[in-house]
Amino acid sequence: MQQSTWFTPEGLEDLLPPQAQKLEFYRRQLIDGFHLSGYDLVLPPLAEFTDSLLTGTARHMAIDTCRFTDQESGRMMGVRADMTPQVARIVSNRLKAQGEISRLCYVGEVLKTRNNKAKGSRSPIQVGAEIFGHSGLDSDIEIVELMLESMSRMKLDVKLSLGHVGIVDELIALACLNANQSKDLIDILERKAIPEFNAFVAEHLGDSEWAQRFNQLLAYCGNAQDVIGQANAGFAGLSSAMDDYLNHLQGMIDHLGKMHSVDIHLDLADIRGYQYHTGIIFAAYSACGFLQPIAKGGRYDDIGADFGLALPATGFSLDLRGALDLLEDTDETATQTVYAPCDSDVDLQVAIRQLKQQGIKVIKSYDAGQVPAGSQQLVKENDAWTVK
Ligand SMILES: N[C@@H](Cc1c[nH]c[nH+]1)C(=O)O
Repeated sequence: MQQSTWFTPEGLEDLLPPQAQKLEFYRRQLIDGFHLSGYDLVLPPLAEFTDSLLTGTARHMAIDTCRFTDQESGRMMGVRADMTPQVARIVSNRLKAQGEISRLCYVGEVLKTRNNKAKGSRSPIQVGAEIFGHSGLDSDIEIVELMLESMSRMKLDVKLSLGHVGIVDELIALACLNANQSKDLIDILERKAIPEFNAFVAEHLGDSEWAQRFNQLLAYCGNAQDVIGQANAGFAGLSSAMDDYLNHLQGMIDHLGKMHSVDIHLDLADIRGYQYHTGIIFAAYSACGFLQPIAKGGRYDDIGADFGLALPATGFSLDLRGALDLLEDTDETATQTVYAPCDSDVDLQVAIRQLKQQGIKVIKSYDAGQVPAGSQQLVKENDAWTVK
């Protein structure tokens, strides 16, 4: 059947000029920034055996992963839906001992089975950075600051949102909810379905002190300095783990407040989209009120356990394709452009090479009539090629 227009599947679009060039510009900005902070670039493969791709904490990714049979081995393979677990696999092979630190960054396309616009692009171009081997506040601070620095490299004005997966888990444990109840509650919180949350609390916790604490959890949302004060007053002393989590958040908020002028929001019940994370979580939102976070990440300790080395880890990633419309256009006119005739003159080739070495764009014109009016051209005068 003849088709006059060839469509690509929903959520899988071409990136055309000048958007593709713009993406490439910001990709370099980000990777150069990571490089300057000591992060080594890794490029994991697009597809892997599902055994390793969906191992351990990454098993939550199964539903998002496109799968097919490997014609070489007969084994099931999957196209990555997130690069972070791949990088964790790499590092667990690379780091041979606890206590070593590894800083890695990555860029690549990922693919998701479904096109859920509310959750972002189906084929993100993921750029991210991770620190493995350190479990304290310092590495979380380093990653959050790297995320903020990346936002300024993208010339974006952002707000920061913080949370902590451990606080939700600890409340669930302290309230002695069983495995099924815990699963249901996490599912409700992941969807932030408030009426369901209220019904759940009423059904399982009645009017106990734990019902009150879960209601407080939902209310701990707003300006970070205010909310951490309220959370300390409400939750400190419940357990030593809870105190550690609150202190961790307090340390992050104090440090950022001192060093950065960014607006910080804290939402203790917000665990939406954090699947394998175990500790502090963070996201950068556009200051102009973009609904999806531009970048997000968090702590995900022990992700490498299934590969034989349980490491503490923290990191962030972003979808460059999804953020593209928010980014300032790159100034293509800033690159000087010169047109050159198609001529096998050796001196012309030398002149072209020299211009390119100076960062000047040289376009061959097959037909002098097609050179845009007023543009610069290489012309031969007195036996020498000069730009006119
Ligand atoms: N890859 C995670 C974010 C992340 C990176 N590192 C840790 N967390 C995501 O896409 O949600």
